[in-house]
Amino acid sequence: MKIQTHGREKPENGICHDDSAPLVKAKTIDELHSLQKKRLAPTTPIKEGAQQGNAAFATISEEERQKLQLQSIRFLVDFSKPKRKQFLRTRILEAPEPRLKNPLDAEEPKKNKKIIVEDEFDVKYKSFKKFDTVKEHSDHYFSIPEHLDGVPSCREIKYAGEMKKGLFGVMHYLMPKRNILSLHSSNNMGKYGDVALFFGLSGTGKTTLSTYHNRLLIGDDEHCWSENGIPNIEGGCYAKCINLTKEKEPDIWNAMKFGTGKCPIKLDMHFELEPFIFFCPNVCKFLAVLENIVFDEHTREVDYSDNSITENTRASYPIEYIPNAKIPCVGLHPKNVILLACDAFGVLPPASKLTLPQTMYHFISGYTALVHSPLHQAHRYACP
Ligand SMILES: Nc1ncnc2c1ncn2[C@@H]1O[C@H](COP(=O)(O)OP(=O)(O)O)[C@@H](O)[C@H]1O
Ligand SMILES: C=C(OP(=O)(O)O)C(=O)O
Repeated sequence: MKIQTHGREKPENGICHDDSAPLVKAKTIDELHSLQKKRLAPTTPIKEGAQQGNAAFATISEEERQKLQLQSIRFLVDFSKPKRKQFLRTRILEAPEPRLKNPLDAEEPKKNKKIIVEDEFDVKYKSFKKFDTVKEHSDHYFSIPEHLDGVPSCREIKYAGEMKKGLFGVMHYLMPKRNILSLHSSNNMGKYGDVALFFGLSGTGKTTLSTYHNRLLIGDDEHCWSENGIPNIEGGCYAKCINLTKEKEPDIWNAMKFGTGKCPIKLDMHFELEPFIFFCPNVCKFLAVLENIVFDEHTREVDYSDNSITENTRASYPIEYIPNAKIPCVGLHPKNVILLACDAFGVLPPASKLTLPQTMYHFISGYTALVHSPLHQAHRYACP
């Protein structure tokens, strides 16, 4: 269904407004939430003790809510306390032991076991002795249960993004407790210090638009918004590189090139060629990393147009490789907040200036026609 826009006067600034929908009468996030609770209230009665989405949130205590929140964050905890694992617990999770009880199960976790809350559907106890790194944990556990995704589980396609998104999930748990908002957004800054914040789900253009050469890049994906402004929490970028060209996205292209070309070790195969997955073993310098790209094994030339492994090919590089990066990656409160959406159905106008309630509505909706994470995409594209 298309929104009828004809008959309306074109605004002077050329921006198309669609005011046909009734205004959402909410001025604060709390008011918006309470409206949503009303709208989303189930028509069937909730069984006593059942915890079903928003309706349950409306009535439960803070303690219960926190338990539910724990269920939606996949996390791991070590009870055996060797030093390295202790580090994982205190530095990454900061979860005190009483919270570590399985919220769905009265049984206490056994010693020498870690608890993983996989998601709201599935809780498991596992021994982790065979895994050594956070990356391995995340590879193993941050997977979509087969019955949820509807496709067979495929592990051929790996993404560093699985780890970064996993830890971002942990930030979504930790930061709100400190009155800090963690945001899936990109940010950049104009020459007068004006910060623009771009919200948007995967593929809507956060990385591309924030890496605009006339503005300073604060970060392309994960930020926190505190009382003091907006710090990036990554220090690097994770750009899509399907169909990447030097002409279309020169800064991203050069960042990858810079990463490989700068390596002080003589790497005949890499110099002056396309960027290639590489971690320099001698200087431990982190170079640009390409994931799931197709390249010629002899020349090592990358074919960015090849989507035979996945449409979601990726490049990670340190943010310093973008010449206009703002170091340290911190900005003041944003002057403009832009919600990006990829609308394949022609429902949304190309650009709209939103009122505050509309902004809140679209923030919560997070509409996009795209699938929303490398993990989801890995599964979809790897298993057609
Ligand atoms: N006008 C445009 N704005 C933003 N992205 C565009 C545009 N045209 C094409 N693209 C492509 O769409 C994709 C946007 O991806 P990206 O910026 O990585 O999104 P995100 O960071 O939100 O996941 C890139 O592959 C980019 O080349
Ligand atoms: C890695 C991700 O970030 P983005 O695709 O927005 O770059 C993601 O959302 O899964």
